[in-house]
Amino acid sequence: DVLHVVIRYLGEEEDSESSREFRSRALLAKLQEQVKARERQSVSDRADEDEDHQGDKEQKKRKREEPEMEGVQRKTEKGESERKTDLTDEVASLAKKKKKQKTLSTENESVNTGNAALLKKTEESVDPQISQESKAENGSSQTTFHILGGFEEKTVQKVKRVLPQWLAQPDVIQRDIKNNLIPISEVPGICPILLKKLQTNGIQNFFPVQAEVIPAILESVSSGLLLGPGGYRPRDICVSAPTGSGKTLAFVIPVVQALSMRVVRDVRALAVLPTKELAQQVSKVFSTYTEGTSLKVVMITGQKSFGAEQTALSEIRGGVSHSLGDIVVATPGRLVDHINKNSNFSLQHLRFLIIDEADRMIDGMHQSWLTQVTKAVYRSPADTQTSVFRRILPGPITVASLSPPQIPLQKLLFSATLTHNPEKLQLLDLHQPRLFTSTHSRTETSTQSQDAFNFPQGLAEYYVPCTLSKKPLIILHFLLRLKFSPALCFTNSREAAHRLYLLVKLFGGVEVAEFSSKLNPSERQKTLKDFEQGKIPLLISTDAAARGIDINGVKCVINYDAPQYIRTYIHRVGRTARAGKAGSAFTFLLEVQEKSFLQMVRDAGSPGIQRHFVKPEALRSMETRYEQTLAELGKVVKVKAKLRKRLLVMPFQV
Ligand SMILES: Nc1ncnc2c1ncn2[C@@H]1O[C@H](COP(=O)(O)OP(=O)(O)OP(=O)(O)O)[C@@H](O)[C@H]1O
Repeated sequence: DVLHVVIRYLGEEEDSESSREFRSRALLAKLQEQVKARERQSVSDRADEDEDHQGDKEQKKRKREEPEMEGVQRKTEKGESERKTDLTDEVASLAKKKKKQKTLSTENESVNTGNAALLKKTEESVDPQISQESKAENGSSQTTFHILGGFEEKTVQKVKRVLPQWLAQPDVIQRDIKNNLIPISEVPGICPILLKKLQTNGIQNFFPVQAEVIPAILESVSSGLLLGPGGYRPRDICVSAPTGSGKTLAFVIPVVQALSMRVVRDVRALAVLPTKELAQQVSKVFSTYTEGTSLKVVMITGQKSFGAEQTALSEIRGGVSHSLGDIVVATPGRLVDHINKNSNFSLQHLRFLIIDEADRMIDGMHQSWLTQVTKAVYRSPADTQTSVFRRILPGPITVASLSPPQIPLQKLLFSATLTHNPEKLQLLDLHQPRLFTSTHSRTETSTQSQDAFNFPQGLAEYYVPCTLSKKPLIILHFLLRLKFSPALCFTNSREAAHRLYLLVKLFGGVEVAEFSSKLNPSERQKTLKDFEQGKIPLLISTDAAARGIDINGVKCVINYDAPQYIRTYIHRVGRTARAGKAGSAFTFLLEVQEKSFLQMVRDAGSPGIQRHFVKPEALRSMETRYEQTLAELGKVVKVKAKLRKRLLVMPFQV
């Protein structure tokens, strides 16, 4: 194929062959003449440059010869700008050349003409500001400079936020679950064993997020685990879908399906979650769908001792360490411990890195867990020589970089509140990411910097105007009179949760439990189980239960303390109205909080938050009992404080 086409100019007329040849020769001769002339000129220029260094005397002389340059020269001496200096020098040297050329032979006429034209052009392109100043300094209106326009004031357009294409044009997921169910058999690529398991677990249809994301992940393993589509590294996948929309199955099903092809057991999937409870929840779903296969799931969250986790992760056979897990579900802290302290824990064969609650995991990036994982993934094995597959940190795609077979690492990110902030996402070092979202692309044109999210379709949001002293009474009114249960009530601190728990318990009439980091993991697990089974109608919790926790049948979420951040609000209220069901969320607001809170919720894309006013009369009948309870609570708190003080003092007395 032709790489270059050379078009030669042969003159105006092209008549005969001989005349064409004659003209070519003449042209060649002319060009040779011009080359010689240029050589002569450059020699004389160099000589002239040497002369230039001889002193001020010559410079003054030149200044006299070129009066029009004076203003320009002086301006540059003041150090105006580099551009001006360059142009001034260029003009000066051209003017000098012009002078020299007069002495050259007439053969160089064409060259001279060219340079003169260039000089004129350069003079014209000199900053008109300079020309005006030089005019002022000369005190004359006569000038050879041509003043160009283009300095009029223009209205400056406001710079709009421009998102990268993958963020601006995502694959859209339907928000309405109920009307967009897809029968599981209609989603291609899922093996019959998994289909059967889904049915056994009561899943006949996929939710929209699952119907979109499962085929996309399966497509990336269509050429096997060792190669991405077409031999390239597969694209990373980001999913932003409402709370309770079924994101867990959207990664569990394709990962289990993809790994079922593996021959040797190694850690090929790693799911990282922010809390023990969430890790446990995800680990349970993985275990359900790997049951009956040779795939093994191992959880490393610190719930067991480090040694016990080590034993669960690998064993030594024939002097060689063998992995006992295909899928590892971890919290970042324990994961980093194993990477650094457990020499038998290897991530060199990792194919999927699942980051659930991804926005929270980005915020927690200061732990540098991702950097540690990346290092462990691309750590060169001890037997580099014998290993068929080498793994090097991916860089630009070149023939050399593609020649050795590479196990690709694919990142799968999930969250209900995935940030659209490219700077934050940059921290994850994503490869040609593909975004699935049900969020409208309002952020593309919006002037506000806050991200907008989608809320579950079946969620009804309310705010309850109240005073500080009436808050506990309203909770009791909701539970005892309005029968809003099971209800999950959030406070902003452990202390507030504990105080409210004691108050409701002392008041009586409603079973209540608290959930916070004060409880140990097994107590927390039992509390959640009791709440889910309906044994406890009211659970008072800190934000420990705000994210990801899937408790079946929560009818109502109560924000006893209004959340400070929109993400916290979305995750808290998302504990109800899950899996396409209906639910309500009530937020107690003091008068001073109303304006800013409602604005924050509206800006986040809430379809509407309504006012739910509790009339003072409705609370009146409970007030006497409430006063007594408060007095009792005061005594209990005092006794507790004394006990705590004594416990603190005791060690020193001993
Ligand atoms: N296809 C389905 N059919 C019926 N139920 C489903 C289906 N997919 C998921 N579920 C159920 O929906 C509930 C919510 O799913 P899941 O916990 O995966 O939501 P999520 O999107 O991860 O929510 P969050 O953002 O709060 O973590 C779970 O109880 C799950 O069992």
